[in-house]
This record gives sequence, C-alpha cells and structure tokens, in this order.
Amino acid sequence: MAHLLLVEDDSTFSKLLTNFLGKHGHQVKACTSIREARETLGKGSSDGPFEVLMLDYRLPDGNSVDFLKTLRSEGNRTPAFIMTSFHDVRTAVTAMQIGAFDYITKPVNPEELLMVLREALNKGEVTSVKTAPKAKSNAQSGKQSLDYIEGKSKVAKQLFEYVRLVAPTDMSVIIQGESGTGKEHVAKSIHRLSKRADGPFVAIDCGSLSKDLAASELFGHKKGAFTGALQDKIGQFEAADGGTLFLDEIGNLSYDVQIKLLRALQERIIVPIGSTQQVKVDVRLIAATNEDLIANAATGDFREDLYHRLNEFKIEVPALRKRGEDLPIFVQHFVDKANEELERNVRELSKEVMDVFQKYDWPGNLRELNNVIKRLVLLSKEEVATLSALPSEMITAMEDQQKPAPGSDLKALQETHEKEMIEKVLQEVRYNKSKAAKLLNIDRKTLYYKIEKYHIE
Ligand SMILES: Nc1ncnc2c1ncn2[C@@H]1O[C@H](COP(=O)(O)OP(=O)(O)OP(=O)(O)O)[C@@H](O)[C@H]1O
Repeated sequence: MAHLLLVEDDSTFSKLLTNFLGKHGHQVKACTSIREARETLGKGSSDGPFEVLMLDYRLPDGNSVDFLKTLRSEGNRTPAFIMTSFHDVRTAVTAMQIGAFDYITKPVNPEELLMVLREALNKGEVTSVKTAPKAKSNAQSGKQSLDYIEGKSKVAKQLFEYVRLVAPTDMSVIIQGESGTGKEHVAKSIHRLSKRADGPFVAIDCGSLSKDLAASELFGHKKGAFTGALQDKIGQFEAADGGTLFLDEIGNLSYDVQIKLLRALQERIIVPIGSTQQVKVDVRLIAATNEDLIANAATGDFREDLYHRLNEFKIEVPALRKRGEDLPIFVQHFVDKANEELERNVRELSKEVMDVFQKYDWPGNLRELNNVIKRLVLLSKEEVATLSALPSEMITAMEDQQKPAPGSDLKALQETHEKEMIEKVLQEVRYNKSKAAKLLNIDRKTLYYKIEKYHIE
C-alpha cells in the first residue's frame, strides 16, 4: 500500500481516481488546489509523508509545473507525475526536466496509471545525483552499452564522430540539445570511451537542485556549516574524483555557485562549505543545456568566463524530428525494451502508426518516443500495435500540424490575390483580353493560361 497525494480540481474525476486507487490498496489524500496541497504537505500536517504526488496540470490557483518547481527548490524530492491533456504535452516535457517523474495524458487509462505509479514507487525519492556503475575494465568500457543506439543518419554519424574524437582528451564539453534528445547518454558515452572509464561517472541534475543546497551538493560541507548540516558531507566533485562529473541543465546554477565552479575548474581545488581546507580534485567536466548559454551570458544570467572554460568542445545533439532514418531504429529498440519490462509480445508497430510517428514533430524527443511506445506496448493485445492504442489526440495534433496555419501558405495567398486581380481587370475592360493583358502587364498567352488555371469564366 502506498500513501499518495492527489491534486485535482475536477471533483468527479478525483473521486473516481481515489476509489480506483483505493481498490488497488493505496491510500489517497485528495486536494483541489495548490494552496490546499501546500498546507497538506506543510510541516505539522498529519496526512504525510507521501510516497508519490499526482498532480493535475491546470489547477484553479496555478499550474502544477510551477508548483513542482517551487517544491523542488525547497528540497522536496517526492516522486511526482503530472496528469495533462495531450495538448499540454510540451509542458509535461518541461515538467520532467524539473524533476517530475513522468506525465500521463488525460483521459487517464487505468492500466497506464498503475504502470506509472508502480514505476514512481520503485524509483523512490527523486535524487539530483545519479551515479552510473563503474566500468569494470578498459576493454569492456570501450564497448557501447547494449542500451545504446547510435543510428545511421548523417547527423547521428557526425555526432558519434565528435564523441569518439573528444572522448580520449581531457577537454571540458558542452552538450547542447532539446529536452530528451539523449544528452546524458552522450555524456556517458564520452566517459566510457575516455581514459577515465574506470573512474566514477557522477551525474547531477542542476534543474532539481535547490538554490541553497547546490553549493553543498557540489562541493560538500562541514558539520555545522549551516542549519541542517548535521555532519560532514562529501560533495559530488570529490565523489567524481578520477572520473567525470556531468552537470545537466547547467544554466540553472546560481551566480554564486557558478563562481565556485569556475574556480574548481581553473585551480582543480574545491573548498567545502564551512571549511578552510582546500581539497585537490581531478575531475573532467561535461555540462548539458537546452538553453542558449551565450544568450544567457549576454543577459548576465550565465558567467561568460565559465561558458568559455566549459566550451572547450561543443556537441549538438539533434532533435528526433531531424534524425530521419534513425526513427525506425529507435522505435524497434524501445519496443524491445518495453516488451521486456512489461512482459508483452508486441512484434512491431503497424504502418499507420509509423506514418503518424514519421509526421509527428516529437517535442519531447527520444524520451517522448520511449513513453509513447511504452504505452502502446502496454495497451496492445496483438503482436502488431495499431492506431487504436495511440492517444486519439496525438493523431489530431499531428493532423493539425500538417495543415498550414491560416494565412501562412504564401503560394496559396499569392494565387488567390492574382485570381482576384485578373477577375477585377477583366470586368473593368468588359472581358477584352488584349486590354486586360496590357493593364496587367503580361502577354496574352500568359493571361489565357491564368484564366484556365484559375477557372475564370
Ligand atoms: N542513443 C540512445 N539509445 C537508446 N536510448 C536513448 C539514447 N539516447 C537517449 N535515450 C533514451 O532517451 C531518454 C532521454 O535521454 P536522456 O535523459 O539522455 O536525454 P537528455 O537530453 O539528457 O534529457 P534532459 O534534457 O531532460 O536532461 C532516456 O530514456 C534514454 O534512455
């Protein structure tokens, strides 16, 4: 049995969900607004602690992405997922960057809800630090992990050429790319192919670090350095000694922490908070961002000197929509993975599903593809997954995407204008085609051609 907090303002849906989850042995506390949820999560409330937060995206007093951002900045690490309409998927993708465990699209499918809940419960507390297992030997670390797809497209080949080129050096690297494109995967590849492969790979999600705790997380602290520092703590810089430190969403670090980071990089020395002792560290830094750090530097949000220190080498990870022939390769990979995880036996996706996938623009990139396929596999009873297992909103969204926005098709606009003009002039000259051609400044042959083209009577 798990203790869950549900924040949902639709009371009928909230009751349904509470009953359904209750039948599956969970205890649900339901709130209807952010304010109520804050009170429930607040100190002294007898309802907590909660194991998972289930948040409707649109709430009467705000949206749950902002709410979650605040919770994470206050140090709350309870796994959370957002329930959203398909049209808000882009927002849900942002939510995952700030530490939501997953998102689920409405109307909520019960099996899918239980799957996401199970995964959230298995994951336990959301941490900002993810340590990859140490590579066992040089020979092994040189190989790509089985979970890793390189792809065949031109952009994929170039990406891995850069990875192989920079990996053996000790250069700092900035990995830039949209959310979910696989930046962390690329960072791990660089580590595995580097001379540090036998050392640790420590990944920190700067997006989910609270401002106050970021410095202590990175550089460690001494007992009593601040309220709550009950014992000495080693920072992740020290934990990554001899290996690679991967800072995801680096643009989120505060200015103060950026200064400390620059010093650590330049002098290879860190000083834990509340300590006077310098600690020598040997760490290679890889940073990832989906922001334009140069633009942030121009506005003063990111230190330019730190940017240049990090930018010894830059790698762009392409968006899924630009990876063309890689899509079917990733699809098969994620289908195999989902079959294994969910004990299903989906062989492939139908041609219609693949057509939708090819046309869809995948704002959440590989992460979104992985999620959509997991749901497809979960909901498919047959060996071939069909359109019926796709959220209908995805198909509609894809169709809307295909249509040009009103007024944006320049050619159609020009043609409409041209037709109207020819009709007007022809009326003015009482259908004397020679006169009309003269006034329109075209020859008679062209005028005849256009009259036929636009079906002008
Ligand atoms: N080359 C790859 N082969 C197989 N799976 C991949 C690959 N790249 C990424 N993935 C999968 O796609 C998902 C997103 O990858 P990852 O977390 O590395 O993206 P990211 O760009 O770092 O995301 P964010 O911007 O949110 O930090 C993960 O589930 C990961 O397992």
